[in-house]
Amino acid sequence: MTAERGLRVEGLTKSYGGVRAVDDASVTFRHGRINALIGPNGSGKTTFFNCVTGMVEPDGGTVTYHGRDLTGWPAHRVAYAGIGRSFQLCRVFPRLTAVENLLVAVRPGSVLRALSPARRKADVDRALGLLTRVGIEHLADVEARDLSYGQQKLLELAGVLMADPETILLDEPAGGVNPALIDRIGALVRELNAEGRTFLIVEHNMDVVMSLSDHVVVFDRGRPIAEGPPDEIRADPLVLAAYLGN
Ligand SMILES: Nc1ncnc2c1ncn2[C@@H]1O[C@H](COP(=O)(O)OP(=O)(O)OP(=O)(O)O)[C@@H](O)[C@H]1O
Repeated sequence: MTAERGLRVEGLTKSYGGVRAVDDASVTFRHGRINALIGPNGSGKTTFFNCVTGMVEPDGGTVTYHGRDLTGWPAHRVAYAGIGRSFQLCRVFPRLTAVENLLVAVRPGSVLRALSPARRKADVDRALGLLTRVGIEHLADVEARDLSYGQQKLLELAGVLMADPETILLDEPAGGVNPALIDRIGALVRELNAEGRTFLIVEHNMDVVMSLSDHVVVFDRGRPIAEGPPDEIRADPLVLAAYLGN
């Protein structure tokens, strides 16, 4: 792996009023691996994700992907560059069926076209294939609002996969999900990673982080304070101090 491969963030900064949500953060993620981003509440993880994926414009710093500068790009361009993401509070269209949600996901901003009778069979086949992959194909015609929260998270993940991203950012994939579905999501992440997709996962469930990730980056007060393999991170005094609020 060269320094140019994958996602690299240099000196990223984003303030809200007097709060430096992300403060001069520089991180290089392990391309091809499962990376975790952890840290206490309010340490800037979601803001960092939002800056990387074009949901929020950073005040300073750069975001590069395979050496290409994506800083300040709108979200759809970041997605076209091969970076997909899910949200902390799962985002699906509640009144669309599971399969319709995926058809919309493949054509952002084009709900009518995605739902028209002329929609391409290939998209439908792909959507059904992905629902099968995440294990909810039997719910294809059920409206998203009638799915459990964990099933909605699986649907959201299938939606991310519709765009075939090379790198996937997941914001709290295990949050609010029952243990059986956490296991399924973990297994899916491993499978997708084995197929060559890079993951960057924000997660508070330490069992999930420690069992799933190859590389852990720890945020505190808007910037990384430690990074390394899970076993090292677990024993790092700086990390323990951050979590204990020292
Ligand atoms: N839109 C916003 N407006 C004002 N302040 C914000 C906004 N978004 C985030 N912040 C503030 O920025 C800081 C970092 O928040 P952020 O949500 O990025 O942290 P986090 O590590 O993702 O937290 P959590 O683990 O609780 O999700 C917090 O102090 C938060 O209150």
